Amino acid sequence: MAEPEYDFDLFTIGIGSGGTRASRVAAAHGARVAAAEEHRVGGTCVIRGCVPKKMLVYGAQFAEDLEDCQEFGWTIEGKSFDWVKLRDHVMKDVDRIESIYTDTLDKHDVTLFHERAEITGDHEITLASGKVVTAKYILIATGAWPHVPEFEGSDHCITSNEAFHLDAIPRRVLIAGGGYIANEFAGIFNEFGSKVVIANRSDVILRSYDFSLRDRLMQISMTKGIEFCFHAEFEYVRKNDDGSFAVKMTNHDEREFDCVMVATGRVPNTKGLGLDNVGVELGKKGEIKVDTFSKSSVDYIYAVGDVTDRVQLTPVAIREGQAFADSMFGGVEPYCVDHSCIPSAVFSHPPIASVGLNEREAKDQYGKVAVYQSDFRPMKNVVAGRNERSLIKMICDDANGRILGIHMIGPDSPEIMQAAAVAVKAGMNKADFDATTAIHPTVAEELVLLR
Ligand SMILES: Cc1cc2nc3c(=O)[nH]c(=O)nc-3n(C[C@H](O)[C@H](O)[C@H](O)COP(=O)(O)OP(=O)(O)OC[C@H]3O[C@@H](n4cnc5c(N)ncnc54)[C@H](O)[C@@H]3O)c2cc1C
Ligand SMILES: NC(=O)c1ccc[n+]([C@@H]2O[C@H](COP(=O)([O-])OP(=O)(O)OC[C@H]3O[C@@H](n4cnc5c(N)ncnc54)[C@H](O)[C@@H]3O)[C@@H](O)[C@H]2O)c1
Repeated sequence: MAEPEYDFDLFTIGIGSGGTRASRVAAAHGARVAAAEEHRVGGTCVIRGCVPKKMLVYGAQFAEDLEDCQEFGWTIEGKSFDWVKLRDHVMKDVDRIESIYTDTLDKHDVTLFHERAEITGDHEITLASGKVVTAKYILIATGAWPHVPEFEGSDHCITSNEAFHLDAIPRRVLIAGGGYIANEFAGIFNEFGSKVVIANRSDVILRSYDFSLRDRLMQISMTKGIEFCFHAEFEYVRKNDDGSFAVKMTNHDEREFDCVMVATGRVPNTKGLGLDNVGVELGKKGEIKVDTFSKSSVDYIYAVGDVTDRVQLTPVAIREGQAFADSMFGGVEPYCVDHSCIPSAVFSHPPIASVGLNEREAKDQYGKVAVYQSDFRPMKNVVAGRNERSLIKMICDDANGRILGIHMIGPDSPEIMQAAAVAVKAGMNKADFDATTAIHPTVAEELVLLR
């Protein structure tokens, strides 16, 4: 029987990190590719995530640097901070990156529909304009969306989506959640002069990170003036006549804030996609269930990135998109992404970075482990009179010295960890680090001097 004719070989829904990579690579392999994006090309990472967030983190760091520089002999007179200038500058750069993404897709002859798409039948996609197209394969790369718990006045709250567009830096901010976004934005607002309160429903922040790093971040954050409220869940947020908000959380007295931000996780974006029209199976959080090759329960429908709720990080979405495109259209033996030992960072002030197992996980899995630690004040902090200590922790299998995890908090830790992650992923031992000569004087040299 002749194969049915489709308009495209691949239709990608969602042009964020995963969708862009998959579409571009599939087209480069010779596939006829179309894609739909309902908002802006680049998705969360480029438009309202990693990229603008990191730019704000850089902007915020100047608050400390301008203070510290005085101990290095500098006098800065009349310093002031202009939020609107930074915000608009960041957004201009976001526009620039969006246009680079669009050009790349264009150059690869990906047909891009700037509108919402929905699956309306077997191999059939209907666009918001009513146009219907067919495709041999469909890739869902629709990402995730902020989860806002239900409570009185939840509509008064912002999420990270809106945080990039504020008219002014709020004087008092409450951030609900104790994860990546809460801690990163707490640092940003605090450096810009806001009074920041983090409210979390448990008493643990950044649950997946090593406890020593979590404790250190909390201690440093509190020294900087960030307040933590634990066992706190929203009862209500009420708007006052002067535009501020009265916020009541469980176990805490009512307090006033000028901005309430919710950062309580992100849920997979699967609503209204028409997945039930074709029988795509979803998990408990609404995520698309996929096998190791990112194939859904429907043979011709695949999914990559946050929508599958495996690991919500940009480089992971990109790798999944690449593996999908190579495997389906690249004429290679199909391969899947290795989700083990993924390095990660929290761009707090100071940042945290980590690869491999934390001490708890290592003990649970390996029983006896050796822990090497360096707790030190970086030279720059000493000269600046900044009483802020860094921490590096290496966890090894006691039986053979293989490194199971490295964890670090302190200036530049994400930059340092990227290189260290290669060694951990490659299964190296502490002895390999010890055999490497230090680069002195650096913070990173602590990694090869651990005792
Ligand atoms: C504030 C913030 C900071 C972050 N910082 C980092 C970081 O520092 N490092 C890191 O690795 N990760 C970070 N992340 C996570 C990272 O952004 C995501 O993991 C990544 O963007 C996921 O990519 P994706 O392709 O799965 O989805 P997305 O990039 O979210 O793309 C999905 C796209 O699909 C579109 N879409 C959805 N439904 C439809 C539809 N029906 N039709 C058409 N289009 C549709 C959306 O508009 C969106 O553009 C951050 C996230 C946030 C929110
Ligand atoms: N640097 C980075 O790589 C980076 C930065 C930002 C976001 N991200 C990705 O985006 C994802 C989403 O970030 P996030 O910070 O929203 O989620 P998260 O999963 O990191 O943290 C969510 C936090 O909210 C708390 N929480 C959940 N429900 C709650 C409720 N009803 N009331 C109060 N607290 C509640 C949880 O206990 C947890 O501490 C992250 O998991 C991460 O994968 C990565």
